Amino acid sequence: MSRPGLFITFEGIDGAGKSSHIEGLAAAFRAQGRTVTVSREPGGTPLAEKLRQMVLNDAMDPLTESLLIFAARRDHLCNVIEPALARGDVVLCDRFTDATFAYQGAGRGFDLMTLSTLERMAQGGLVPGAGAGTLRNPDLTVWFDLEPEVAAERLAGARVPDRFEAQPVEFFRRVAQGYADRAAVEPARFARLDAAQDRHRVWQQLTSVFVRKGWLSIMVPTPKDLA
Ligand SMILES: Nc1ncnc2c1ncn2[C@@H]1O[C@H](COP(=O)(O)OP(=O)(O)OP(=O)(O)O)[C@@H](O)[C@H]1O
Ligand SMILES: Cc1cn([C@H]2C[C@H](O)[C@@H](COP(=O)(O)O)O2)c(=O)[nH]c1=O
Repeated sequence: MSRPGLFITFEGIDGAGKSSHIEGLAAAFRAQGRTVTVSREPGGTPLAEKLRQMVLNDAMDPLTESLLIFAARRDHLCNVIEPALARGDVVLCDRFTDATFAYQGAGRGFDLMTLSTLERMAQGGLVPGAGAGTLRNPDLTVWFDLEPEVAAERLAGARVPDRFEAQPVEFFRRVAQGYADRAAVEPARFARLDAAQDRHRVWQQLTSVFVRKGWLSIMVPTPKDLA
């Protein structure tokens, strides 16, 4: 009997530490016999990665940005996420729709009702056996919560900033609040981590979430590249 797929997303402002932990968690699931698909948004397919480059680098208005992000998401869902879940994979995705509400909604001030309409269009009609009104949403969202000032220090000089990373700290304060708003509406779907802790303690927080859920059977030692 194959196990049902698990759709897990990582969220948080730029520099919160998501990318530092996603492969370690994938290894922990694989060590327990699960097949894992790791992906990211915007991106995850050849088409979505092309759209990612436009979103991250080309000037555009918030509606254009939102439409491209949801177009990328639809392609990613149809060609990567849904097939992986149907196989019973654990899907670990670095960002998903919560980022859209946080960045385009809270950060840019774009209309949340329009984002909800786009969310229904992009994520509807995909869940096997469920009606068109059922949206594909994560089973769990791990929110790496970090003060924007700390994130900015971590990213200072790290790389040439893209359109989002170049935003002022005040933008990321709005984005962080956007995540908090999403978590407040769906507390059962969110697991908040204190991302200001050192890497080892963030890893312990992360794995304990999955052990408490019974999705990982044991606490997992800190990966060597994190220690
Ligand atoms: N707990 C931590 N303490 C201190 N520095 C950290 C911690 N976690 C990650 N970092 C460092 O912060 C920077 C950003 O980390 P990472 O790329 O994992 O963040 P991210 O959330 O994926 O960012 P982005 O969304 O911009 O890709 C990296 O230089 C990383 O080494
Ligand atoms: C999914 C999604 C992402 N973004 C922004 C957030 C980040 O600044 C970039 C992605 O870069 P990362 O280094 O891979 O985190 O895109 C967004 O504004 N809206 C979204 O829906």
